[in-house]
Amino acid sequence: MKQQGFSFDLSQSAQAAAATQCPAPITLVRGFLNVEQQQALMQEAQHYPFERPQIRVYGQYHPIPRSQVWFADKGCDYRYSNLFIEAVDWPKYAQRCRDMLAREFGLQSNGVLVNRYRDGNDTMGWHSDDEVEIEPGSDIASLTLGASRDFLIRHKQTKARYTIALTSGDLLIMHWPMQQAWQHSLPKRKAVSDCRLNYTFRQLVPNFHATG
Ligand SMILES: O=C(O)CCC(=O)C(=O)O
Ligand SMILES: [Fe+2]
Repeated sequence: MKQQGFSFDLSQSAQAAAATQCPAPITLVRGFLNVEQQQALMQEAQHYPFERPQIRVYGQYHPIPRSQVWFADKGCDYRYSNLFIEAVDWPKYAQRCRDMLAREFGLQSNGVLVNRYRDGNDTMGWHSDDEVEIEPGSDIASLTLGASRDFLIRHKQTKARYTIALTSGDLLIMHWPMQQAWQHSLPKRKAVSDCRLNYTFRQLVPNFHATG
């Protein structure tokens, strides 16, 4: 059964992507989630087991400048920024978004990394989502809720740089092989006082980290 409000206009997506003038292989769908869907997810996220793990940078341990949780199918543990993240079972609305992405775009995912940025001081540095356990050929879908933030994309060689302001309900699909040639980041924005949530739906090779 098709859920109400869970559809969008593709021409709108094409326009939005054109508006960014970013040549990276992305699709931007403004307002992919309606207000009701955004609220349901936001409420659900109040009960997520967010963590702020320590990572080692130049020999020193620091807590990451945001908090995160990884929901995934069994066997889909993830190594991210040298952290080994064990899969937690999918909550209801995150699972619904996963189903929508599969239905609307044929975008398969078996895990979602949820990042929570308390305000404009929380960030994500330059990186590519090119971890070894990511299924070759797969796309990554990023859903934003809450505060608007600038999302930066830069080419690894040319350093050409583009900014996309992501607002609540927006969907950004990063198509294969974007991660090979491009990096992205979420810089500090001191003026932002509200919380932002971001969900990146990913397809991992199952049991990649299984031993024996
Ligand atoms: O918060 C964002 O928009 C980006 C998140 C991201 O790049 C990631 O989770 O790998
Ligand atoms: Fe990323």
